[in-house]
Amino acid sequence: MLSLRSPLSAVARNAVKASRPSFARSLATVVANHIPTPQDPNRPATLHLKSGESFSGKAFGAPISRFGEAVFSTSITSYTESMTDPSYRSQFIVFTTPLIGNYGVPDNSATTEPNGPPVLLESNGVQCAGVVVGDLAERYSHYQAVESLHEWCDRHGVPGITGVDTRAITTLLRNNGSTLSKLATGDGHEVSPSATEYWDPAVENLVDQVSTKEIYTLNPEGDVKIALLDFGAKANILRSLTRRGASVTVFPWNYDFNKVRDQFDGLFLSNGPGDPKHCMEAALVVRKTINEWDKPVFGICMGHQIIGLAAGLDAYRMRFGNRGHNQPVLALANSGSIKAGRVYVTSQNHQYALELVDPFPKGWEPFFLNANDASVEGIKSTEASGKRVWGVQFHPESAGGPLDTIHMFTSFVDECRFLSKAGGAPAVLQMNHPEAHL
Ligand SMILES: NC(=O)CC[C@H](N)C(=O)O
Repeated sequence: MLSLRSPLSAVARNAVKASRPSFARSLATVVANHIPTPQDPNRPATLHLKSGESFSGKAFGAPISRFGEAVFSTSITSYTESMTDPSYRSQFIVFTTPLIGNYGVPDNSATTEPNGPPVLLESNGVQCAGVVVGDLAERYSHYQAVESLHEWCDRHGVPGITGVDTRAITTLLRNNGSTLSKLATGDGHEVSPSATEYWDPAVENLVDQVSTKEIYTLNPEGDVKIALLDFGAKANILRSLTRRGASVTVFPWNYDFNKVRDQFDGLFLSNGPGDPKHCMEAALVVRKTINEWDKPVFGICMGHQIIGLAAGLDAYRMRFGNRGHNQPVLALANSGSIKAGRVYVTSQNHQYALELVDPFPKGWEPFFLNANDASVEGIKSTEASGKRVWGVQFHPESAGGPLDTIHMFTSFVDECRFLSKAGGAPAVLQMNHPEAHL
């Protein structure tokens, strides 16, 4: 640990003497950020899997025990965004990247977007049940960091375990599938729970826990009015709409949108946690909307699954799902900026997928397939249907991850805008605004 007598602090003191306060301030920040996180290195923890294996390591974050579902993510970066994504609710994220925490955690209220959601990350809290990392970085460094991963987890009541073999855990999760687990700290942490003690989050309607209870509008002056059904929306979905000039009114997941649809130019269905079949009520609302309304509808992840259920497709639980920022998807149809035959690299976080059936329901076609496992990555309404509905299983808005498909937001907002002004079908889809690439 750096002490006040360390050479770096001596430099900082000299800088103050030399009347260079701003230099001294930034140097002091660098010094502060390199002080190891105060944490008891001997606090043990154990991750128990319902399949029978236990992994012991060191605890960090909140000194509590929790049940949840262990899932693995291959993302190399953006642990802060993943952990605040409401779709990770009730899950233990096992990061396959060994070193996690090295750039700390920023101040979540330090957003610079006046018209966007009031958070820098993906929601206002840590949503996952806990984190499992190979090697927790006790020192961190980033110009926006204000605390360590350990401190952040502790503050939000989220336990973590480090010093475990995340390769071995991931191999088990790949072979056996996402597995019910207990992350245990404190007395008796090493005692495996009995099979009946494990809590299964799949039985709960997690969407109801994370969806907004109040209706609110972001960027009310926006020239195009988009309604969003909130299944647990990531903030970057809201940002990606408001940055393109849209006003976004956010409704609870089970709101009867058909009562108010005439006030809007488009409908967006967000991501969200858990089994989409808990949200059949929303699928029925969306089915009515699609049957009776010709304005654009766009859904991401859970939103895409809801569109699929509304279209008459079934959804199933995958073995280990897809979570990471390196998932390749093959486009099967042209639409807006998307070209059939191209592979796009995408950000994903899902456990469920729509069934691939042949033929697809009338009026619908597959839009994307996963190039690794051939699961359905997108569906769309056919040209002949006269509808404008798109659903994608991946996250075009990323945060984190690649921005290969971010233009889908531009296409959607432009389509809503075009229809709102012209009052009819567009001759050519408006897309590729050069300024709208983020
Ligand atoms: N990110 C999401 O919206 C995930 C959707 C759904 N909860 C799933 O796991 O498949």
